[in-house]
Order: sequence, then structure tokens, then C-alpha cells
Amino acid sequence: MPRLAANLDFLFTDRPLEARFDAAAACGFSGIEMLFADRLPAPTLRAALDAAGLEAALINIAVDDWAAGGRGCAALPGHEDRFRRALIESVERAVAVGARRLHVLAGIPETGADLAYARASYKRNLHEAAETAAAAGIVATIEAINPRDMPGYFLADPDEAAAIVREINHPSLKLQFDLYHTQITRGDLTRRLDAQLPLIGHVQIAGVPDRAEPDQGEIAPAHLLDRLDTLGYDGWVGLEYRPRGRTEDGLGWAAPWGIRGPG
Ligand SMILES: O=C(O)C(=O)[C@@H](O)CO
Ligand SMILES: [Mg+2]
Repeated sequence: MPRLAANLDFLFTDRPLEARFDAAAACGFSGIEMLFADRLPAPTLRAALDAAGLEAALINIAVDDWAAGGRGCAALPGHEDRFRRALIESVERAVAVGARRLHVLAGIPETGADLAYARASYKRNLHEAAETAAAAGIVATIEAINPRDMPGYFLADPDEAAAIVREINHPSLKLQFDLYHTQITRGDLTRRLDAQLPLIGHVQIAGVPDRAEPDQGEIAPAHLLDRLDTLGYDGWVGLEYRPRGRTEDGLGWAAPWGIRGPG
């Protein structure tokens, strides 16, 4: 049965980061994911997780220029040294906090960039990410992000993400299947899960089109989570949405998976 993880950069954001761990645990979560895990020193993050009885399901690779529009650099030729530094630092952080998945962001190529050249460079960097992750006993993931949310992002097409994971064919490189982005760009979620399950290392969910709780709109959470269960997926499903109101008040849809508002 899939386990639900609270994304602490989307949920419980009405309180300081330090307070979100206990809030997630109080709602029945046993795992969390974070986009910006480097905001806390690794020992502090580890202590917060341990104190709340939580596991880090996934963290993102460090992105040093996020505020300036940076979205990673794995697919940006010429940035290999920067990529390697972020990779090594982030794998070390993942190990220190017990995270088994590291999302490796591709980046936004400059207008007019040679995309075939970028793809070849991306594949080399991902192979290195997979090798580095494997040596640390973790798994690197890649995720297609829809162009409405992240214009210009190199990896927009979920089928291209699946093709790249297949081509690299490394046990420590997996697909991060975000149901929200995939519904927007491609749809046909059930059949895609069926076909891509062996490639999948992490799943995320949000409602479409609003990126709020998935119980409204085009996503059918019960159907999709049951399907994942039937397919034998026992990994994490990250709740990566912007709650319509208080996070706790919007968790009713997740009750069948052990999540509850604290009352
Ligand atoms: O935006 C998403 O979806 C993610 O999963 C992030 O990690 C990337 O910004
Ligand atoms: Mg996502």
C-alpha cells in the first residue's frame, strides 16, 4: 500500500518550518518530503525528523539560485562542476537525514540552446547521479514538470522522462511520477502508471487544475492510489499541493491511508 508523505514546502506553511514536523506527525504522516532541505543544517533536520518520528521520503538536490529563477543544472551544458558539487553535497545530506530519494532537477536552458546537446549532457550527469546515489545506497529521481508551472524547464514531457530513465537503465535512477504534472501534459494516468510502474521510484499528487487538494478537479485520488496498490507500489506518494485553507481541514480525502486532521 502506498504511504502518504507531507511535502513541508507545500503543506503546513502557515507556521515556521521547524513547527511543520510535529504538525505532520499529529496528522498521522510517517514521512515528509522537502524541496529546500538545505534550509536546515543536516543534524538539525535529522533531529527534527527523529523527534517527530518521521522519515524523509525525498529531498531535492540543492539549487543555489532558486530565487533568481534557477531550477537546477543537470541539463545545462557547461555547468557540470556546479552540478557535481550540488550532487555530492545533496547525496551527503540525504544520507545524513535518512532520505532514500533525491530529486535531481534538470534546469531551464537558455533560449535557443541546442536541446539535443543538452539532452546528451543531461544523460551523462544523470548517469553520474545514479552512480553517486548507488554508492550511498539511495536513488536519484527525475520528474517532468508541466510548462505552465515552470516555463522553459528542460524536462516537461513525462514520456520523455520515462524514455531517459529507460535509456540510462540504472537501478539507482528512477522516475518521479507527479500525477499533477502528468495529468496536465499527457493525461491517461492509469495506463501510464501501468506501463511505467517498473521505472517509478516516487509519486506525487495534487488536484488539477488548481494544485490544491486532489479531491476536487480532474484527479481521482482513491482510484489512483488503489491502482498503485494493485500494481504493488509500496513507496511514498508525496502530497505536493497548496491547501485551499488550513492543511488539517483539507486532509479528509486521505483518511483511508491513515491521515487525519488532528481534531
Ligand atoms: O514542482 C514539483 O512538482 C516538484 O516536485 C519540485 O520538486 C520541483 O520544483
Ligand atoms: Mg512534483
